[in-house]
Amino acid sequence: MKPIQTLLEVNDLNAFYGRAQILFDVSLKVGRGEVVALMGRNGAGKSTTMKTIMGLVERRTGTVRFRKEAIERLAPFRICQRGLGFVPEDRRIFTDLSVMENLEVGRLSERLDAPYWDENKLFKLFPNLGEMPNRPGGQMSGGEQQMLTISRTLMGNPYLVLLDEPSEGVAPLIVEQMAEMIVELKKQGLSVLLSEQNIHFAKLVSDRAYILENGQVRYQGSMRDLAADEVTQQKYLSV
Ligand SMILES: Nc1ncnc2c1ncn2[C@@H]1O[C@H](COP(=O)(O)OP(=O)(O)OP(=O)(O)O)[C@@H](O)[C@H]1O
Repeated sequence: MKPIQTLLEVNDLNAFYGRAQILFDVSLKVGRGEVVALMGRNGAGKSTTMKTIMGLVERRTGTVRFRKEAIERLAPFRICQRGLGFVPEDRRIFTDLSVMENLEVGRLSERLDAPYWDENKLFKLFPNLGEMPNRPGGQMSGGEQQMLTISRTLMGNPYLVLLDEPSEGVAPLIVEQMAEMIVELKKQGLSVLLSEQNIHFAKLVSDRAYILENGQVRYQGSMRDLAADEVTQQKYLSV
């Protein structure tokens, strides 16, 4: 078997909000074509880890390498340009712009070895969006807005996407669609780091998992092992 090529490598990340240290020596890796779950209860530090990788948290130490390049000193928009996409928890779509216009905002040029996305391909992935290309973002349901945020990020043709709790606060039917969508993204060759508290969702889509507690990595292993390990789940996750 060919070894998996490392796409994202985070080493000893420490991050602070003001004087409060939130992350403590967080290290993780995502390989090409992998879906990796970043798990942990509310407040464990999942979103902070993603924001720190994206350069959105000001005070930080540690290293972040993406496609072998050190990116920890780059501005967030430069990190996006390198092909690292971020879908934040709070779904920042443009509410006055239509679905198509929102997608247009995210469009970047094609990359040689990353999956290519355009509106037609995205509407196959999210048929609901294809039915409402002219609808203003503000008039969509939470689940539809979530799909639009993900689609807009994919328009940048990333190698890897950081997905912050895609299943949170959306209807059960949409959660199922989200899982199918992630499996499809993986099939297309995209790599994903998924923040998730819910083991039932994470185990449907992920190859490996890290668990955070109080800003520290407490567990890492294959998703198959974690799914069978009820003691660890009880200890660190809300099950
Ligand atoms: N802007 C901020 N200023 C100060 N503290 C913050 C800020 N954002 C988050 N925190 C704190 O950092 C810690 C980690 O929060 P974070 O949002 O990363 O957790 P999480 O695992 O993503 O959980 P959630 O599912 O609630 O988003 C929490 O204690 C939280 O209160």
